[in-house]
Amino acid sequence: MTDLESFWNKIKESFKNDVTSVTYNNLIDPAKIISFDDDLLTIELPSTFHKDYWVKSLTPKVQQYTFKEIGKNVTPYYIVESDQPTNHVPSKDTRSFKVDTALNPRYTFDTYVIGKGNQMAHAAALVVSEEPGKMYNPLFFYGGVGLGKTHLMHAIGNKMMEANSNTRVKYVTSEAFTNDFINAIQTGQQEQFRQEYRQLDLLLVDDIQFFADKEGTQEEFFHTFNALYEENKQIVLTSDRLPNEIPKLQDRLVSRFKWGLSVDITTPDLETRIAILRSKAQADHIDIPSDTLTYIASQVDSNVRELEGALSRVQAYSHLMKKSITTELAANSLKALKLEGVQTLTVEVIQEKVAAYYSLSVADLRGKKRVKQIVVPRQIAMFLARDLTDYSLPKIGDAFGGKDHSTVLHSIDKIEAEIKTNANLQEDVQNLKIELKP
Ligand SMILES: Nc1ncnc2c1ncn2[C@@H]1O[C@H](COP(=O)(O)OP(=O)(O)OP(=O)(O)O)[C@@H](O)[C@H]1O
Repeated sequence: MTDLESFWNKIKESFKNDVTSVTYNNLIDPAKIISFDDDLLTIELPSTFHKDYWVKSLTPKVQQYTFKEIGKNVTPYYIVESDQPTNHVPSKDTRSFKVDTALNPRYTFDTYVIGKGNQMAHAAALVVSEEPGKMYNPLFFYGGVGLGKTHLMHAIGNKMMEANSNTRVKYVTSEAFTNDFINAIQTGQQEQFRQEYRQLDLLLVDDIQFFADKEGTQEEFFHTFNALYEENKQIVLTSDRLPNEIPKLQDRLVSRFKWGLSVDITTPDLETRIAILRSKAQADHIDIPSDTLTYIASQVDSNVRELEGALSRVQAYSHLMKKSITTELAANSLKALKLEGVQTLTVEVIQEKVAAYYSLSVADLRGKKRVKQIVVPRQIAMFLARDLTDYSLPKIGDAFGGKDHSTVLHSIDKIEAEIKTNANLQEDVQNLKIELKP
Protein backbone atom coordinates (compact mmCIF):
# COMPACT_ATOMS: atom_id res chain seq x y z
CA MET A 1 0.00 0.00 0.00
CA THR A 2 1.38 3.43 -0.92
CA ASP A 3 1.71 6.26 1.60
CA LEU A 4 -1.08 8.05 -0.23
CA GLU A 5 -3.45 5.09 0.11
CA SER A 6 -2.65 4.54 3.75
CA PHE A 7 -3.20 8.26 4.44
CA TRP A 8 -6.57 8.06 2.68
CA ASN A 9 -7.56 4.95 4.62
CA LYS A 10 -6.95 6.81 7.85
CA ILE A 11 -9.17 9.68 6.70
CA LYS A 12 -11.90 7.20 5.78
CA GLU A 13 -11.54 5.52 9.19
CA SER A 14 -12.22 8.90 10.82
CA PHE A 15 -15.40 9.20 8.74
CA LYS A 16 -16.52 5.79 9.96
CA ASN A 17 -16.80 7.08 13.52
CA ASP A 18 -18.80 10.10 12.44
CA VAL A 19 -21.46 8.84 10.02
CA THR A 20 -23.93 5.98 9.78
CA SER A 21 -22.82 2.77 8.06
CA VAL A 22 -25.31 3.40 5.21
CA THR A 23 -23.76 6.80 4.50
CA TYR A 24 -20.29 5.38 4.82
CA ASN A 25 -20.88 2.45 2.47
CA ASN A 26 -22.76 4.42 -0.17
CA LEU A 27 -21.19 7.84 -0.14
CA ILE A 28 -17.78 7.71 1.48
CA ASP A 29 -16.24 4.34 0.77
CA PRO A 30 -16.44 4.73 -3.08
CA ALA A 31 -14.23 7.86 -2.93
CA LYS A 32 -10.68 7.36 -4.21
CA ILE A 33 -7.65 9.50 -3.58
CA ILE A 34 -5.96 10.61 -6.80
CA SER A 35 -3.21 12.96 -5.70
CA PHE A 36 -2.02 15.17 -2.90
CA ASP A 37 0.05 18.02 -4.31
CA ASP A 38 1.10 20.73 -1.96
CA ASP A 39 -2.22 21.65 -0.31
CA LEU A 40 -4.46 20.28 -3.06
CA LEU A 41 -6.13 16.99 -2.29
CA THR A 42 -7.76 15.52 -5.40
CA ILE A 43 -10.53 13.02 -4.72
CA GLU A 44 -12.37 11.00 -7.36
CA LEU A 45 -16.06 10.21 -6.93
CA PRO A 46 -18.32 7.91 -8.93
CA SER A 47 -21.10 10.40 -9.77
CA THR A 48 -22.16 14.04 -9.65
CA PHE A 49 -24.56 13.05 -6.87
CA HIS A 50 -21.58 11.95 -4.77
CA LYS A 51 -19.68 15.09 -5.75
CA ASP A 52 -22.53 17.40 -4.69
CA TYR A 53 -22.76 15.58 -1.38
CA TRP A 54 -19.02 15.85 -0.72
CA VAL A 55 -18.94 19.53 -1.72
CA LYS A 56 -21.91 20.45 0.42
CA SER A 57 -21.50 18.19 3.44
CA LEU A 58 -18.06 16.63 3.78
CA THR A 59 -15.46 19.27 2.88
CA PRO A 60 -15.00 20.67 6.45
CA LYS A 61 -14.63 17.12 7.77
CA VAL A 62 -11.97 16.22 5.17
CA GLN A 63 -10.07 19.35 6.20
CA GLN A 64 -10.49 18.64 9.89
CA TYR A 65 -9.36 14.98 9.67
CA THR A 66 -6.41 15.84 7.44
CA PHE A 67 -5.30 18.53 9.82
CA LYS A 68 -5.55 16.07 12.72
CA GLU A 69 -3.63 13.44 10.77
CA ILE A 70 -0.77 15.49 9.31
CA GLY A 71 -1.20 19.03 10.69
CA LYS A 72 -1.82 20.61 7.26
CA ASN A 73 -4.63 22.77 5.89
CA VAL A 74 -5.79 21.31 2.60
CA THR A 75 -8.17 22.22 -0.19
CA PRO A 76 -10.15 19.20 -1.36
CA TYR A 77 -10.76 19.06 -5.11
CA TYR A 78 -13.41 16.67 -6.42
CA ILE A 79 -13.57 15.07 -9.81
CA VAL A 80 -16.16 12.71 -11.19
CA GLU A 81 -15.00 9.41 -12.67
CA SER A 82 -16.80 9.96 -15.98
CA ASP A 83 -15.54 13.52 -16.52
CA GLN A 84 -12.38 14.33 -18.41
CA PRO A 85 -9.84 15.12 -15.75
CA THR A 86 -7.66 17.23 -18.06
CA ASN A 87 -10.27 19.94 -18.02
CA HIS A 88 -10.60 19.80 -14.31
CA VAL A 89 -7.55 18.99 -12.30
CA PRO A 90 -5.48 22.09 -11.86
CA SER A 91 -1.87 21.10 -11.35
CA LYS A 92 0.16 22.61 -8.57
CA ASP A 93 1.96 25.05 -10.84
CA THR A 94 -0.79 26.09 -13.18
CA ARG A 95 -3.58 26.73 -10.73
CA SER A 96 -3.12 30.43 -10.44
CA PHE A 97 -1.71 31.75 -13.65
CA LYS A 98 -2.02 29.58 -16.75
CA VAL A 99 -5.34 29.21 -18.43
CA ASP A 100 -7.20 26.38 -16.82
CA THR A 101 -10.62 26.71 -18.43
CA ALA A 102 -12.34 24.98 -15.48
CA LEU A 103 -15.22 24.19 -17.83
CA ASN A 104 -17.54 21.36 -16.92
CA PRO A 105 -17.83 19.20 -20.08
CA ARG A 106 -21.33 18.10 -19.04
CA TYR A 107 -22.69 21.65 -19.20
CA THR A 108 -23.36 22.02 -22.92
CA PHE A 109 -26.19 23.38 -25.09
CA ASP A 110 -27.08 19.78 -25.94
CA THR A 111 -27.81 18.93 -22.32
CA TYR A 112 -29.70 22.18 -21.64
CA VAL A 113 -33.48 21.87 -21.77
CA ILE A 114 -35.23 24.96 -23.10
CA GLY A 115 -38.46 26.16 -21.51
CA LYS A 116 -40.45 29.33 -20.93
CA GLY A 117 -38.25 30.53 -18.06
CA ASN A 118 -34.93 30.31 -19.90
CA GLN A 119 -35.57 30.58 -23.66
CA MET A 120 -34.36 34.18 -23.92
CA ALA A 121 -31.24 33.41 -21.94
CA HIS A 122 -30.58 30.33 -24.05
CA ALA A 123 -31.01 32.27 -27.31
CA ALA A 124 -28.66 35.02 -26.16
CA ALA A 125 -26.08 32.45 -25.01
CA LEU A 126 -26.18 30.78 -28.41
CA VAL A 127 -25.68 34.08 -30.24
CA VAL A 128 -22.73 34.95 -28.02
CA SER A 129 -21.10 31.55 -28.51
CA GLU A 130 -21.33 32.00 -32.28
CA GLU A 131 -20.35 35.66 -32.43
CA PRO A 132 -18.43 36.45 -29.27
CA GLY A 133 -17.65 40.05 -28.43
CA LYS A 134 -20.10 41.43 -30.98
CA MET A 135 -23.78 41.50 -30.10
CA TYR A 136 -24.15 41.26 -26.35
CA ASN A 137 -21.12 42.24 -24.36
CA PRO A 138 -21.23 41.68 -21.50
CA LEU A 139 -23.96 39.07 -21.35
CA PHE A 140 -25.47 39.11 -17.88
CA PHE A 141 -27.65 36.28 -16.56
CA TYR A 142 -29.58 36.80 -13.36
CA GLY A 143 -32.11 34.76 -11.35
CA GLY A 144 -32.62 32.51 -8.34
CA VAL A 145 -30.43 29.63 -7.21
CA GLY A 146 -30.08 26.43 -9.20
CA LEU A 147 -31.90 27.65 -12.32
CA GLY A 148 -29.16 26.99 -14.87
CA LYS A 149 -27.11 30.20 -15.07
CA THR A 150 -23.79 28.42 -14.53
CA HIS A 151 -24.77 25.65 -16.95
CA LEU A 152 -25.47 28.18 -19.70
CA MET A 153 -22.22 30.09 -19.25
CA HIS A 154 -20.24 26.83 -19.39
CA ALA A 155 -22.18 25.89 -22.54
CA ILE A 156 -20.91 29.09 -24.21
CA GLY A 157 -17.34 28.21 -23.23
CA ASN A 158 -17.63 24.59 -24.34
CA LYS A 159 -19.10 25.62 -27.70
CA MET A 160 -16.33 28.13 -28.35
CA MET A 161 -13.69 25.56 -27.38
CA GLU A 162 -15.33 23.04 -29.68
CA ALA A 163 -15.19 25.50 -32.59
CA ASN A 164 -11.56 26.38 -31.86
CA SER A 165 -9.59 24.53 -29.23
CA ASN A 166 -7.07 27.39 -29.00
CA THR A 167 -9.70 29.77 -27.66
CA ARG A 168 -8.59 31.13 -24.33
CA VAL A 169 -11.51 30.59 -22.00
CA LYS A 170 -11.66 30.90 -18.25
CA TYR A 171 -14.50 30.20 -15.87
CA VAL A 172 -14.25 31.58 -12.33
CA THR A 173 -16.58 32.31 -9.50
CA SER A 174 -16.29 35.83 -8.16
CA GLU A 175 -14.81 34.29 -5.02
CA ALA A 176 -12.12 32.46 -7.02
CA PHE A 177 -11.30 35.71 -8.84
CA THR A 178 -10.97 37.44 -5.46
CA ASN A 179 -8.76 34.66 -4.06
CA ASP A 180 -6.57 34.63 -7.17
CA PHE A 181 -6.16 38.36 -6.84
CA ILE A 182 -5.26 38.20 -3.15
CA ASN A 183 -2.78 35.35 -3.83
CA ALA A 184 -1.22 37.40 -6.59
CA ILE A 185 -0.73 40.34 -4.24
CA GLN A 186 0.70 38.12 -1.51
CA THR A 187 3.15 36.43 -3.86
CA GLY A 188 4.04 39.56 -5.82
CA GLN A 189 2.65 38.09 -9.03
CA GLN A 190 0.13 40.78 -9.97
CA GLU A 191 1.59 41.17 -13.42
CA GLN A 192 1.08 37.47 -14.19
CA PHE A 193 -2.44 37.67 -12.79
CA ARG A 194 -3.24 40.58 -15.10
CA GLN A 195 -1.75 38.86 -18.09
CA GLU A 196 -3.72 35.72 -17.44
CA TYR A 197 -7.05 37.51 -17.24
CA ARG A 198 -6.48 40.20 -19.82
CA GLN A 199 -5.37 37.86 -22.60
CA LEU A 200 -8.54 35.79 -22.57
CA ASP A 201 -11.00 35.47 -25.44
CA LEU A 202 -13.86 34.63 -23.11
CA LEU A 203 -14.14 35.38 -19.41
CA LEU A 204 -16.97 33.78 -17.45
CA VAL A 205 -17.53 35.12 -13.93
CA ASP A 206 -20.17 33.41 -11.80
CA ASP A 207 -22.12 34.90 -8.88
CA ILE A 208 -20.74 38.42 -9.07
CA GLN A 209 -23.04 39.49 -6.22
CA PHE A 210 -20.14 38.37 -4.00
CA PHE A 211 -18.09 41.32 -5.28
CA ALA A 212 -20.23 43.46 -2.96
CA ASP A 213 -18.05 45.12 -0.34
CA LYS A 214 -14.78 44.00 -1.97
CA GLU A 215 -13.35 47.36 -3.01
CA GLY A 216 -9.90 46.18 -4.14
CA THR A 217 -11.29 43.30 -6.16
CA GLN A 218 -13.84 45.57 -7.85
CA GLU A 219 -11.04 47.94 -8.80
CA GLU A 220 -9.02 45.10 -10.35
CA PHE A 221 -12.06 43.65 -12.08
CA PHE A 222 -12.91 47.06 -13.51
CA HIS A 223 -9.53 47.14 -15.28
CA THR A 224 -9.84 43.52 -16.40
CA PHE A 225 -13.26 44.27 -17.81
CA ASN A 226 -12.04 47.36 -19.68
CA ALA A 227 -9.02 45.56 -21.14
CA LEU A 228 -11.17 42.71 -22.48
CA TYR A 229 -13.99 44.92 -23.66
CA GLU A 230 -11.69 47.21 -25.61
CA GLU A 231 -10.28 44.17 -27.41
CA ASN A 232 -13.83 42.95 -28.23
CA LYS A 233 -13.36 39.90 -26.04
CA GLN A 234 -16.53 38.38 -24.66
CA ILE A 235 -17.49 38.65 -20.98
CA VAL A 236 -20.34 36.66 -19.43
CA LEU A 237 -21.51 37.32 -15.89
CA THR A 238 -24.11 35.83 -13.56
CA SER A 239 -25.72 37.05 -10.39
CA ASP A 240 -28.80 36.39 -8.29
CA ARG A 241 -29.98 39.95 -9.07
CA LEU A 242 -29.61 42.82 -11.50
CA PRO A 243 -26.33 44.82 -11.38
CA ASN A 244 -27.96 47.92 -9.85
CA GLU A 245 -29.44 45.76 -7.09
CA ILE A 246 -26.07 44.47 -5.89
CA PRO A 247 -25.23 46.40 -2.75
CA LYS A 248 -21.97 48.33 -2.75
CA LEU A 249 -21.12 47.60 -6.34
CA GLN A 250 -19.29 50.60 -7.79
CA ASP A 251 -21.44 52.71 -10.13
CA ARG A 252 -18.88 52.47 -12.92
CA LEU A 253 -19.15 48.65 -12.82
CA VAL A 254 -22.94 48.78 -12.71
CA SER A 255 -22.99 51.02 -15.76
CA ARG A 256 -20.55 48.78 -17.66
CA PHE A 257 -22.54 45.66 -16.81
CA LYS A 258 -25.55 47.35 -18.39
CA TRP A 259 -23.76 48.00 -21.68
CA GLY A 260 -24.62 44.56 -23.00
CA LEU A 261 -27.70 42.44 -22.40
CA SER A 262 -29.15 41.44 -19.02
CA VAL A 263 -31.53 38.52 -19.17
CA ASP A 264 -33.25 36.68 -16.36
CA ILE A 265 -33.88 32.99 -15.85
CA THR A 266 -37.02 32.11 -13.93
CA THR A 267 -38.30 28.89 -12.38
CA PRO A 268 -39.22 26.20 -14.90
CA ASP A 269 -42.87 25.26 -15.34
CA LEU A 270 -44.06 21.66 -14.86
CA GLU A 271 -43.56 20.65 -18.52
CA THR A 272 -39.98 21.93 -18.52
CA ARG A 273 -39.25 20.18 -15.22
CA ILE A 274 -40.52 16.90 -16.65
CA ALA A 275 -38.38 17.40 -19.77
CA ILE A 276 -35.31 18.13 -17.63
CA LEU A 277 -35.89 14.98 -15.56
CA ARG A 278 -36.41 12.91 -18.71
CA SER A 279 -33.20 14.17 -20.23
CA LYS A 280 -31.22 13.48 -17.01
CA ALA A 281 -32.75 10.01 -16.70
CA GLN A 282 -31.78 9.22 -20.29
CA ALA A 283 -28.25 10.52 -19.86
CA ASP A 284 -27.74 8.46 -16.70
CA HIS A 285 -29.55 5.39 -18.15
CA ILE A 286 -32.19 5.41 -15.41
CA ASP A 287 -35.23 3.37 -16.30
CA ILE A 288 -38.20 5.37 -15.00
CA PRO A 289 -41.86 5.48 -16.05
CA SER A 290 -43.36 8.73 -17.35
CA ASP A 291 -45.91 9.06 -14.57
CA THR A 292 -43.11 8.79 -12.01
CA LEU A 293 -41.21 11.58 -13.74
CA THR A 294 -44.34 13.71 -13.58
CA TYR A 295 -44.75 12.88 -9.90
CA ILE A 296 -41.18 13.92 -9.04
CA ALA A 297 -41.47 17.09 -11.14
CA SER A 298 -44.65 18.02 -9.30
CA GLN A 299 -42.95 17.62 -5.92
CA VAL A 300 -40.00 19.92 -6.59
CA ASP A 301 -41.01 23.17 -8.21
CA SER A 302 -38.44 25.71 -7.16
CA ASN A 303 -35.04 24.83 -8.53
CA VAL A 304 -33.42 22.47 -10.99
CA ARG A 305 -30.57 21.48 -8.67
CA GLU A 306 -33.12 20.13 -6.18
CA LEU A 307 -34.97 18.43 -8.99
CA GLU A 308 -31.78 16.61 -9.96
CA GLY A 309 -31.17 15.79 -6.30
CA ALA A 310 -34.65 14.28 -6.03
CA LEU A 311 -34.01 12.07 -9.08
CA SER A 312 -30.67 10.91 -7.67
CA ARG A 313 -32.33 10.12 -4.36
CA VAL A 314 -35.02 8.07 -6.03
CA GLN A 315 -32.34 6.22 -8.01
CA ALA A 316 -30.24 5.56 -4.89
CA TYR A 317 -33.33 4.38 -2.99
CA SER A 318 -34.30 1.96 -5.74
CA HIS A 319 -30.73 0.64 -5.76
CA LEU A 320 -30.64 0.16 -1.99
CA MET A 321 -34.10 -1.46 -1.86
CA LYS A 322 -33.27 -3.55 -4.96
CA LYS A 323 -36.62 -2.57 -6.50
CA SER A 324 -37.36 -0.93 -9.82
CA ILE A 325 -38.54 2.67 -9.86
CA THR A 326 -42.28 3.28 -9.58
CA THR A 327 -44.28 6.28 -8.41
CA GLU A 328 -44.87 4.55 -5.08
CA LEU A 329 -41.16 3.99 -4.58
CA ALA A 330 -40.44 7.60 -5.57
CA ALA A 331 -43.01 8.86 -3.05
CA ASN A 332 -41.47 6.72 -0.30
CA SER A 333 -37.94 7.74 -1.07
CA LEU A 334 -38.75 11.44 -1.12
CA LYS A 335 -40.74 11.06 2.10
CA ALA A 336 -37.98 9.07 3.76
CA LEU A 337 -35.56 11.85 2.96
CA LYS A 338 -37.95 14.45 4.39
CA LEU A 339 -38.14 16.21 1.07
CA GLU A 340 -41.87 16.60 1.56
CA GLY A 341 -41.29 18.17 4.96
CA VAL A 342 -39.00 20.75 3.43
CA GLN A 343 -41.43 21.50 0.64
CA THR A 344 -44.38 22.13 2.96
CA LEU A 345 -42.90 25.42 4.13
CA THR A 346 -44.50 27.89 1.77
CA VAL A 347 -44.71 31.66 1.70
CA GLU A 348 -48.37 31.32 2.68
CA VAL A 349 -47.42 29.46 5.89
CA ILE A 350 -44.82 32.13 6.66
CA GLN A 351 -47.40 34.88 6.11
CA GLU A 352 -49.83 33.19 8.50
CA LYS A 353 -47.22 32.81 11.26
CA VAL A 354 -45.90 36.35 10.89
CA ALA A 355 -49.40 37.82 10.81
CA ALA A 356 -50.35 35.91 13.98
CA TYR A 357 -47.08 36.90 15.70
CA TYR A 358 -47.79 40.61 15.15
CA SER A 359 -51.58 40.33 15.58
CA LEU A 360 -52.24 41.35 12.00
CA SER A 361 -54.19 39.71 9.20
CA VAL A 362 -52.59 37.94 6.23
CA ALA A 363 -54.42 40.46 4.02
CA ASP A 364 -52.48 43.26 5.77
CA LEU A 365 -49.20 41.60 4.83
CA ARG A 366 -50.26 41.10 1.24
CA GLY A 367 -51.80 44.54 0.95
CA LYS A 368 -50.40 47.98 0.24
CA LYS A 369 -50.82 49.83 3.56
CA ARG A 370 -47.67 51.80 4.39
CA VAL A 371 -48.05 52.18 8.17
CA LYS A 372 -44.98 51.08 10.11
CA GLN A 373 -46.87 48.44 12.17
CA ILE A 374 -47.58 46.60 8.91
CA VAL A 375 -44.56 47.50 6.78
CA VAL A 376 -41.98 45.98 9.14
CA PRO A 377 -43.78 42.62 9.61
CA ARG A 378 -44.31 42.52 5.82
CA GLN A 379 -40.58 43.02 5.30
CA ILE A 380 -39.81 40.36 7.90
CA ALA A 381 -42.14 37.91 6.15
CA MET A 382 -40.39 38.55 2.84
CA PHE A 383 -37.00 38.13 4.51
CA LEU A 384 -38.09 34.79 6.01
CA ALA A 385 -39.54 33.66 2.68
CA ARG A 386 -36.17 34.25 1.03
CA ASP A 387 -34.24 32.66 3.89
CA LEU A 388 -36.34 29.57 4.50
CA THR A 389 -37.74 28.69 1.08
CA ASP A 390 -36.33 28.45 -2.42
CA TYR A 391 -38.89 30.88 -3.85
CA SER A 392 -37.39 33.32 -6.33
CA LEU A 393 -37.78 37.07 -5.72
CA PRO A 394 -40.57 37.46 -8.34
CA LYS A 395 -42.43 34.50 -6.85
CA ILE A 396 -42.22 36.02 -3.37
CA GLY A 397 -43.42 39.31 -4.86
CA ASP A 398 -46.43 37.51 -6.37
CA ALA A 399 -47.33 36.00 -3.00
CA PHE A 400 -47.36 39.50 -1.50
CA GLY A 401 -50.05 40.87 -3.76
CA GLY A 402 -48.00 41.18 -6.94
CA LYS A 403 -45.10 43.27 -5.66
CA ASP A 404 -42.13 43.92 -7.87
CA HIS A 405 -39.00 41.81 -7.28
CA SER A 406 -36.97 44.93 -6.49
CA THR A 407 -39.43 45.81 -3.69
CA VAL A 408 -38.88 42.33 -2.27
CA LEU A 409 -35.12 42.72 -2.54
CA HIS A 410 -35.23 46.11 -0.85
CA SER A 411 -37.25 44.64 2.05
CA ILE A 412 -34.82 41.75 2.46
CA ASP A 413 -31.78 44.04 2.41
CA LYS A 414 -33.44 46.34 4.94
CA ILE A 415 -34.11 43.55 7.44
CA GLU A 416 -30.66 42.06 6.86
CA ALA A 417 -29.04 45.40 7.69
CA GLU A 418 -31.26 46.26 10.64
CA ILE A 419 -31.03 42.87 12.28
CA LYS A 420 -27.34 43.54 12.96
CA THR A 421 -28.07 46.48 15.28
CA ASN A 422 -31.63 45.97 16.52
CA ALA A 423 -31.80 43.33 19.27
CA ASN A 424 -35.63 43.28 19.40
CA LEU A 425 -35.88 42.65 15.69
CA GLN A 426 -33.25 39.95 15.97
CA GLU A 427 -35.25 38.23 18.71
CA ASP A 428 -38.52 38.44 16.76
CA VAL A 429 -36.93 36.93 13.65
CA GLN A 430 -35.31 34.19 15.73
CA ASN A 431 -38.65 33.33 17.42
CA LEU A 432 -40.39 33.18 14.07
CA LYS A 433 -37.70 30.96 12.63
CA ILE A 434 -38.07 28.53 15.53
CA GLU A 435 -41.84 28.43 14.96
CA LEU A 436 -41.39 27.86 11.24
CA LYS A 437 -38.63 25.26 11.23
CA PRO A 438 -40.04 21.73 10.97
N1 LIG B 1 -32.63 23.99 -18.39
C1 LIG B 1 -31.83 23.07 -17.86
N2 LIG B 1 -31.61 21.89 -18.51
C2 LIG B 1 -30.83 20.95 -17.98
N3 LIG B 1 -30.22 21.05 -16.79
C3 LIG B 1 -30.39 22.18 -16.10
C4 LIG B 1 -31.20 23.24 -16.59
N4 LIG B 1 -31.21 24.23 -15.69
C5 LIG B 1 -30.43 23.85 -14.69
N5 LIG B 1 -29.93 22.61 -14.92
C6 LIG B 1 -29.05 21.83 -14.03
O1 LIG B 1 -29.35 22.21 -12.69
C7 LIG B 1 -28.17 22.27 -11.92
C8 LIG B 1 -28.03 23.65 -11.32
O2 LIG B 1 -27.80 24.59 -12.37
P1 LIG B 1 -26.73 25.77 -12.28
O3 LIG B 1 -25.60 25.40 -11.36
O4 LIG B 1 -26.40 26.18 -13.65
O5 LIG B 1 -27.62 26.87 -11.54
P2 LIG B 1 -27.30 28.36 -11.18
O6 LIG B 1 -28.44 29.17 -11.67
O7 LIG B 1 -25.94 28.75 -11.64
O8 LIG B 1 -27.33 28.31 -9.59
P3 LIG B 1 -26.50 29.15 -8.50
O9 LIG B 1 -27.09 30.51 -8.48
O10 LIG B 1 -26.77 28.39 -7.23
O11 LIG B 1 -25.06 29.15 -8.88
C9 LIG B 1 -27.02 21.91 -12.85
O12 LIG B 1 -26.68 20.55 -12.67
C10 LIG B 1 -27.60 22.14 -14.24
O13 LIG B 1 -27.03 21.25 -15.19
